[in-house]
Amino acid sequence: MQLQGFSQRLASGTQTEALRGAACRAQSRVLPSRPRAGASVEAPGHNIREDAHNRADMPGSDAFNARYVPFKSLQSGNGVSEQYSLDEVLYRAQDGGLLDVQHDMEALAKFDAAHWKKLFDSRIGTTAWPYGSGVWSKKEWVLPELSSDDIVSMFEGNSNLFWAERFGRQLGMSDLWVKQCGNSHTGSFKDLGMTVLVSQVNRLRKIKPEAVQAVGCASTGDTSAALSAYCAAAGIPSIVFLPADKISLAQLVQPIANGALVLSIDTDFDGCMKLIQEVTAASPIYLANSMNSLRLEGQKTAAIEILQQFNWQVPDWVIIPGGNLGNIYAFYKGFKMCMDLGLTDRLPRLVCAQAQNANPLYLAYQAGFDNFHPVKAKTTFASAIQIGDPVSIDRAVLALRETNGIVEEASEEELMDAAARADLTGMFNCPHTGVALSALTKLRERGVIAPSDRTVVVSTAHGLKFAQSKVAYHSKEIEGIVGKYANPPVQVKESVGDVMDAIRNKFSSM
Ligand SMILES: Cc1ncc(COP(=O)(O)O)c(C=O)c1O
Ligand SMILES: N[C@@H](CCOP(=O)(O)O)C(=O)O
Repeated sequence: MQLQGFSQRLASGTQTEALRGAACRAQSRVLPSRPRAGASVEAPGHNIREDAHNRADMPGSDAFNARYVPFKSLQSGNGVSEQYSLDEVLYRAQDGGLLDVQHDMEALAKFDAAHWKKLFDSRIGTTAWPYGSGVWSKKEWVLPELSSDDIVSMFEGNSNLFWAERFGRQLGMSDLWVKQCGNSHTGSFKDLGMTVLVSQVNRLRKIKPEAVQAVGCASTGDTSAALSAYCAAAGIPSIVFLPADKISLAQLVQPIANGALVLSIDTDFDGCMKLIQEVTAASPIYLANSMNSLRLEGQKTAAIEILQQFNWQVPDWVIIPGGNLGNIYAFYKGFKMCMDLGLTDRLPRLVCAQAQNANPLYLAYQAGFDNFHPVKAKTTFASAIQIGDPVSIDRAVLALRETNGIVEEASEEELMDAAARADLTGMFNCPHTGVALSALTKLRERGVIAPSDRTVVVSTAHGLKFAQSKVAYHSKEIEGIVGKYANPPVQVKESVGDVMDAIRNKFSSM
């Protein structure tokens, strides 16, 4: 079992760790002591939280508010039938449907677009608590009523959006961009949602200590990493349900290191998701998956950030890999909010990219979204999206309908090739980004995306989390995959002649 293999590895590393421990202890004698996690950072004459209060640059938090409403009421446009305070512990509406966080748009609209742009721009690069975070720099649009003192943040967000000039040229494109959401604290976009959810939990534990004693999630590896890190930062117990042997080693070690209770369960992600819903319904364990609409409030800021990075110009296309399908809706929500508040004048077209081995949304799209049928997801290198029964299916369909969106799929060979091909232009893509890059390639080849269309590919995780599959690809060890872009290392003897031969073989002109 993966976990057993892992503990053996941990055991064999013990001696080295002991030596490192001694070195750290020696170092700690000379370094100044650090503040406790969760405590305010106090140096003589400086308190970052007080500082934040003093620098408050908006009307009091009571000027804006948000609440839970049934997601269905947004779809139907018939008005809101139920509403709940965000201080309630609940994840579904009375009829069992999903919830959504609805903001008081009238209150927000009292400030014009120029005001919001200026405010958000003024917070870029600041260390003022909590606005140095890309999520909390949009606090009024995220959780306006939460006290800054309750926020648990590692200044996530503000991720790089770069011009993929060389890869774009290879596809005949002049305006291709990659949003690096995986360049984040725990190596995926999940940090954006988790800072919001864990911050609200931090508040709930103060006002309702009995109701929230721990936080739990089902995960394919990234949600669990983010949950355990943010909980550890706040001193909140976390529990993660992982499908046994279905996540990468790098992902597995994250919640272990952050002190979560890690349950390796003999099922797939969909099985874990069912279990966590039952467990959280019957215990004071708070649900941290994106079924909980608080998560999406953080994730939507990546869309707002893209617009801000383009000086509020709307791209033509945004391509997002999809699994449990919360993120595609979060992006839609961010883009829609900017349009509704007059910061932009249109929505981009969204593309959801799925692995062919876990493609329920693609199949539903092919059938005109008339019927949705869950599938049994098969093994895929894009293991974080190996999901057959996505919780946010209705949210994804709305996002795609409203943006004239498209769903595309990628086979195992296509996704690994697309990631490797783009890596050769300087990226280091995870397989999920490979799915999105493959979708891009296909849409470009079919002429759906035009040469000059401004297109953003959302990279959702750091490639280093998936080193195992990338090594296998470059070693040409994957059955059924040729490895068109493989670049295996060359074994050479310790001899100048052999080294020079290897160089000449590669660069024949030298
Ligand atoms: C790396 C990565 N990419 C994409 C996704 C898909 O996001 P969503 O589940 O919100 O569709 C996930 C998680 O599911 C993920 O971990
Ligand atoms: N890829 C996810 C799957 C769960 O998604 P969530 O956004 O609903 O928590 C993971 O990393 O666990």
